[in-house]
Amino acid sequence: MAPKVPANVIVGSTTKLTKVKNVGYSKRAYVTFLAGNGDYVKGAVGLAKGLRKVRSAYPLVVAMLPDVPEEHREMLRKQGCILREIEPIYPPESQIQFAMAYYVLNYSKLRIWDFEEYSKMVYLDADIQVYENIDHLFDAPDGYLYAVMDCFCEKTWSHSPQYSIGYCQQCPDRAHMASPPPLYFNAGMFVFEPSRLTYDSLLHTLRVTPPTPFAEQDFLNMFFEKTYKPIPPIYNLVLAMLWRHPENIELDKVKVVHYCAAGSKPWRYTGKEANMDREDIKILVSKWWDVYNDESLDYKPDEEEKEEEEVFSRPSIMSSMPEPAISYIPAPSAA
Ligand SMILES: O=c1ccn([C@@H]2O[C@H](COP(=O)(O)OP(=O)(O)O[C@H]3O[C@H](CO)[C@H](O)[C@H](O)[C@H]3O)[C@@H](O)[C@H]2O)c(=O)[nH]1
Ligand SMILES: O[C@H]1[C@H](O)[C@@H](O)[C@H](O)[C@@H](O)[C@H]1O
Repeated sequence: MAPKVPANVIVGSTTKLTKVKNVGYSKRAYVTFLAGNGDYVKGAVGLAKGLRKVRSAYPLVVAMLPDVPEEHREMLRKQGCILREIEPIYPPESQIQFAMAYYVLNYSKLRIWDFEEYSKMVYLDADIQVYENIDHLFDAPDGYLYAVMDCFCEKTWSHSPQYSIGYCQQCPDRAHMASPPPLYFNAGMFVFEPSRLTYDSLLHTLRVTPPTPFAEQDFLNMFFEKTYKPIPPIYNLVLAMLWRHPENIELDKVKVVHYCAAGSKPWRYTGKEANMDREDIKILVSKWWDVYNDESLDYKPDEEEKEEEEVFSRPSIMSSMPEPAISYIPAPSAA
């Protein structure tokens, strides 16, 4: 049997008409992370446009390291993003070699817990695109960290005991594991509440925690083990799910795609890497480019302000609308 995602986690929620965007007192926002002068800025720009396309009511904050060049910052400002420079965070220096070098910079992501001007945020990696509105995730009950369960089947997991025996939490019956690891989420997308208290505790705990291969992803899984609530994979399609666990995925219901598989970043895609020559991947890559290249999705401050006024003048109509519900993928049987 495939694992069941509790259906009572975030059902039937209302998106509140909170005044947002450009007015400085939104309590909710999406947040992404950007480091360096490479091409991830394209991902962040694409994400800002994608959120606009699905008419998200909340702005996109970019938590960026000081090494993001001014030219890239300007591109993001032009897309209506709110820029927040953050200082890097490193795990204890003497032990850095235990994390995969490529992932070490992701520890800096922990700074977003310090964004206390927001009451709730949805974190999205820059290599994620949102194809359907997910604003209802902000209405999930407080006190938990919501995220999608990862898959352990790709080579990147070869360091782990579960990989060596072929165990994956996506199909726990496939291989027996005497004491399976706790549920483990992919840290490319999660819903959380910024809090100075949590932030201090994260930083303090990090100082006494030896780094492990998936860097901050492993660390966050350990830290939030008791408060983690899984949400369906439609909120973060880790691409490997398409060839590892197709029975757990209904592609037409997917709202958020995470281009994390090797060779799948749309802006670097060549189709040559393993599994990249698939039709579904090609479609998802071209879908990303459609959003990125769509000039009608570029930020236009005047229009957005007009739209906000309209929204705020219609609360009574909106409040009579039925509440949007999250549709859950019934956990399919692997049999
Ligand atoms: O040069 C870089 C590299 C990474 N990033 C940011 O860091 C994120 C994570 O990097 P990748 O997308 O390359 O990595 P994966 O998707 O393979 O990483 C997965 O594992 C990581 C472990 O550290 C993180 O948890 C990450 O969120 C999770 O999706 C990017 O999306 C982007 O937001 C940059 O800005 N610049
Ligand atoms: O959590 C990991 C991580 O996101 C890797 O970068 C990705 O390649 C794996 O598929 C995933 O399981």
